[in-house]
Amino acid sequence: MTRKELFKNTLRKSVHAWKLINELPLSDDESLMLRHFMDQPGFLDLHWRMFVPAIKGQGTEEQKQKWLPLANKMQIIGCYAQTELGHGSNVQGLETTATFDPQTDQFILHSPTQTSSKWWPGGLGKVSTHAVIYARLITDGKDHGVHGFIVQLRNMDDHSPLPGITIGDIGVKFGNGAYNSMDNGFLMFDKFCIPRDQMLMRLSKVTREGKYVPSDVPRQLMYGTMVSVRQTIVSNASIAMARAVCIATRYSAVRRQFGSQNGGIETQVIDYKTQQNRLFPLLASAYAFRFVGEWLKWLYTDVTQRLEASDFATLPEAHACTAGLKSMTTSATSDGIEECRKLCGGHGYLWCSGLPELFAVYVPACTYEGDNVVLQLQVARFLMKTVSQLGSGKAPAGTTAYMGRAKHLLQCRSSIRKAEDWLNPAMVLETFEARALRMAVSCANNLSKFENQEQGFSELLADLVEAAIAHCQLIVVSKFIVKLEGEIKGKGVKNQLKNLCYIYALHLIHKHLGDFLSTNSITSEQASLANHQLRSLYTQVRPNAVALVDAFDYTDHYLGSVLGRYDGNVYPKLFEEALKDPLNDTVVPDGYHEYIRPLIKQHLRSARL
Ligand SMILES: CCCCCCCC/C=C\CCCCCCCCC/C=C/C(=O)SCCNC(=O)CCNC(=O)[C@H](O)C(C)(C)COP(=O)(O)OP(=O)(O)OC[C@H]1O[C@@H](n2cnc3c(N)ncnc32)[C@H](O)[C@@H]1OP(=O)(O)O
Ligand SMILES: Cc1cc2nc3c(=O)[nH]c(=O)nc-3n(C[C@H](O)[C@H](O)[C@H](O)COP(=O)(O)OP(=O)(O)OC[C@H]3O[C@@H](n4cnc5c(N)ncnc54)[C@H](O)[C@@H]3O)c2cc1C
Repeated sequence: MTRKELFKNTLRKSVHAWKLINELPLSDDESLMLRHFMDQPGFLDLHWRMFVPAIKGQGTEEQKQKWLPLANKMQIIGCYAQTELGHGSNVQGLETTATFDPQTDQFILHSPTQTSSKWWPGGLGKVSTHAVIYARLITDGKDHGVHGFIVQLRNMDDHSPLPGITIGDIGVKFGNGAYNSMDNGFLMFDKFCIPRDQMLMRLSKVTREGKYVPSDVPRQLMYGTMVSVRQTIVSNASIAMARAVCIATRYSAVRRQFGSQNGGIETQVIDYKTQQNRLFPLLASAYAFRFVGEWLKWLYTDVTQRLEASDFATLPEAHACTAGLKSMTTSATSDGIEECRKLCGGHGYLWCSGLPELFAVYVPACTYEGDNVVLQLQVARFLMKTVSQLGSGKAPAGTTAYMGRAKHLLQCRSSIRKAEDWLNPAMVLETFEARALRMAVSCANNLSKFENQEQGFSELLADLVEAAIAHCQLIVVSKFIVKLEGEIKGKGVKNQLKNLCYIYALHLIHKHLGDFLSTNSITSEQASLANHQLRSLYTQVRPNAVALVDAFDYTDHYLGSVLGRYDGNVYPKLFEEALKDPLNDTVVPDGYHEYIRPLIKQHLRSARL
């Protein structure tokens, strides 16, 4: 499809989905499922995942009563317009202004520079009638920082932009299809007025007289919508990883290369240890991310209930966990999808393998809802704060509880003696805890050598990100182990999940061996025992690998991959797909008479001479 066709088709699908949700009707969970099967980014994502939650989280009761019924019936369509041309990560650096005018009781929204243009918001370019806009609030000449406002963008009769608003699509993005179904947009305000009651005032307020009343709760609650989406992105990472792994695993069982001495049957590529060493950790990651996603959902629900009761104690941890796990899982999944493409050899590069589009549509997850490095630095700040408070009497809790055992973890030596010890959950956990704590403490020690903490933080950014990743990996491993300790129906299933859990943990040890050795969390002998155990786990997973991806229960239609077909009938179907290509509509291609024939004839003529 052309961009225009793709966009229109996505509108068609979205509206059909909305109709089904209402007519059947579907529950929230079922609607989410429908979104997955629709399988295309579109304006509904931003309306339901960001616009509505922003009003719910930051609006007053009156604002919710006014706007939510309209939004819930989709009589208005909204998006989340925060990022600008000049600033995305640095939210405090946004330039759009919202100046209160006490004469008219309105805010005047203005884009003072080109870099202040809103740039990127999904659904903004062509669809949304409304947006939650983030702008600097100015009253009486004083800048109070960034706040949210509900703004109507387009005329409700003919969809034209309201006077004072310039709006459009930012253009084609990475890949063919992929995220191009979405109208990511730009927007400029030219002294555009909105009534005062359209500032989202649950946190801070502006009175009729123009007095600014600051929030009596943490101002970071304004970032709540991002926290909520980051949490869902972790579960989505598992879905995308599982999809790529399903394709690569099934195809690896079909594909044969080498291994036959005398014309006999060749080796299935899945039997090569190199293939297993690249594939099975990704299979394990798909499961690991699902379990940590379930746990994160619980954590998010818990913090939401606490916030409603004005208990803000766990907000920093919820922020660190959502930010860090969003970052870690999306980076691993993007890399994993690309690895799956390579695991499928040349055919993985074909569009009909399903992998190129999956990669193209997935990879911006490393950037949206917070650049992955910027988010790990938030985790690092949280860790540095936690380390600095050790010994102050305030015991670290939740995912940093292990830091409370700093004395032991800083000096303990791993008691792994034989390969099977690497299947001991306590020993594995302690290894990850020691590595994470030692990396964090080493950063904190290095930071303390700087007179200026911020300057030290800047200097140590790369080390801090590594310490943050180590902490996030510990969370994923520990939640996988907790899952195994819970009730799992069927001994066989439990055994398979156990194998995957230890593959996940041991492959991380192998991948980040430098960290584990340099922090003395393990010795090189213990590292080689881990490798030995890993190989043995691969052998145990091998007979069940296809069943473990069949368990994701993805239909062929959803997978959209010739290589990942359930029936394994890959080669005839590759031919079928090739023959569908428009280039094969004619035997002699368009352009033959114009370019190829004259070229060949010229050679023939010169040959005769
Ligand atoms: C064919 C295949 C198809 C596949 C289909 C897959 C199917 C998928 C199905 C469904 C998918 C649905 C997907 C969901 C929709 C996704 C749509 C994505 C659309 C994208 C939207 C966006 O990108 S919106 C814009 C997002 N922008 C950002 O994330 C900006 C990042 N920056 C920030 O968050 C902040 O600026 C930053 C945190 C970096 C710094 O903030 P700042 O105020 O400057 O703070 P700082 O001084 O550093 O810290 C102050 C203090 O506050 C703490 N803090 C910061 N943030 C938070 C927070 N959120 N909550 C709580 N506390 C916070 C911070 O830690 C500091 O604490 P202290 O150190 O002072 O204690
Ligand atoms: C597909 C897609 C959809 C989007 N949808 C929306 C939307 O609906 N609404 C919306 O408001 N926004 C949206 N965005 C914007 C998105 O949120 C931002 O692009 C994102 O937050 C990253 O910000 P940035 O582009 O400013 O990156 P930058 O911050 O400019 O990042 C550039 C580089 O600088 C590095 N960097 C930046 N700051 C630091 C630092 N402090 N320390 C170390 N390194 C740093 C980053 O790691 C990165 O490598 C979308 C983006 C994409 C790609």
